[in-house]
Amino acid sequence: MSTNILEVKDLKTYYRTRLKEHVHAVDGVSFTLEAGRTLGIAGESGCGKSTLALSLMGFYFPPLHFGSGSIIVNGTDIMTLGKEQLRSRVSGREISYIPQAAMNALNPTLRIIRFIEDIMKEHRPELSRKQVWELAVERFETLNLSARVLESYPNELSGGMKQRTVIAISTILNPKVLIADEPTSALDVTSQKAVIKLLKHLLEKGYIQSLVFITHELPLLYHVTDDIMVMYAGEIVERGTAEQMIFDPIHPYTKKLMGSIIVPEEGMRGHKLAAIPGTPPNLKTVPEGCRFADRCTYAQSECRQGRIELQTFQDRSYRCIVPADTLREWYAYEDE
Ligand SMILES: Nc1ncnc2c1ncn2[C@@H]1O[C@H](COP(=O)(O)OP(=O)(O)OP(=O)(O)O)[C@@H](O)[C@H]1O
Repeated sequence: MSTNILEVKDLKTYYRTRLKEHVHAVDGVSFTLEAGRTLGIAGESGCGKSTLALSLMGFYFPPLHFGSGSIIVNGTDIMTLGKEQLRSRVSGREISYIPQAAMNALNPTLRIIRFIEDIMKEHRPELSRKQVWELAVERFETLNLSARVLESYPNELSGGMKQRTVIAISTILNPKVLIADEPTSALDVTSQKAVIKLLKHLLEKGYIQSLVFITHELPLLYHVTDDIMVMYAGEIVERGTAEQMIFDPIHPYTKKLMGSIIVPEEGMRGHKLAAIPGTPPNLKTVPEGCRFADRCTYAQSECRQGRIELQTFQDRSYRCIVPADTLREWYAYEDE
């Protein structure tokens, strides 16, 4: 039987600007993630992916605020916990996060082992220094890092080693969910794939139980994650298996994202390469109706009326008023 390790229900979070305006960065997001699964989240810059990650971690520090909804991690709604409980019981243990550019954020004055010791002092105080060292050596070796790295300072490590070090530190407590937010430069597809491979290795070893990988390159997720969710203007606009999303996108935005690949992947050459004209809407005042309508080649007047709900068709979910089969016909005609 499948178990949901993460369940997010109608989550709304926003930034409050100095002018007291609200930026609705995560606006009614719902999804589940089962143990053992990997989920990719894709979308252009500014669609709310990083804010979703921060929100799932319970990192509500101004200007980011929780609005409503629930985030259930391994059976516990983290929004019912106090700050202290969240820090001691959830952060790092249940759910862990590798932010963008994490490798540049390592304190340069500390040897790597100190980062591990600090985490263990807080979460596993029963372990002796020797036990912490042994555990760290074992974990680092799993990630092809020698024990020598533990004695090094961050600036003594190469980019790739720093990357693996950050992964090792973020997963040292065997979190149930690991969220990795574009840990390498988007243009460097090869190293992004290498990172995902390492993360999947940790999943196979049982050090983490599920993985959420955030990227703005949808096609990068080909053969990489089990499922893919596409975000646009604070909302999920489509979800399906990686195979479905890449080879049979339904939502016009997903379709366009597939056509906007920067570096063609093996097996996907021949796709048209083009940026999507226009920009995502300003999330201070979200447009009525479909948020993608202004950039959608197929938009009709009904698209701009009322909220467009996420609908489920067979095993797919997508947020568009046009039936999936009609969209597929249009795409087939266009691709000819
Ligand atoms: N500190 C902030 N204050 C106000 N608005 C913010 C803040 N941080 C992000 N935003 C806004 O929230 C929205 C979502 O941004 P977010 O960074 O989550 O998107 P993203 O999809 O992760 O983009 P990227 O891939 O560039 O990180 C955007 O409109 C952005 O301008």
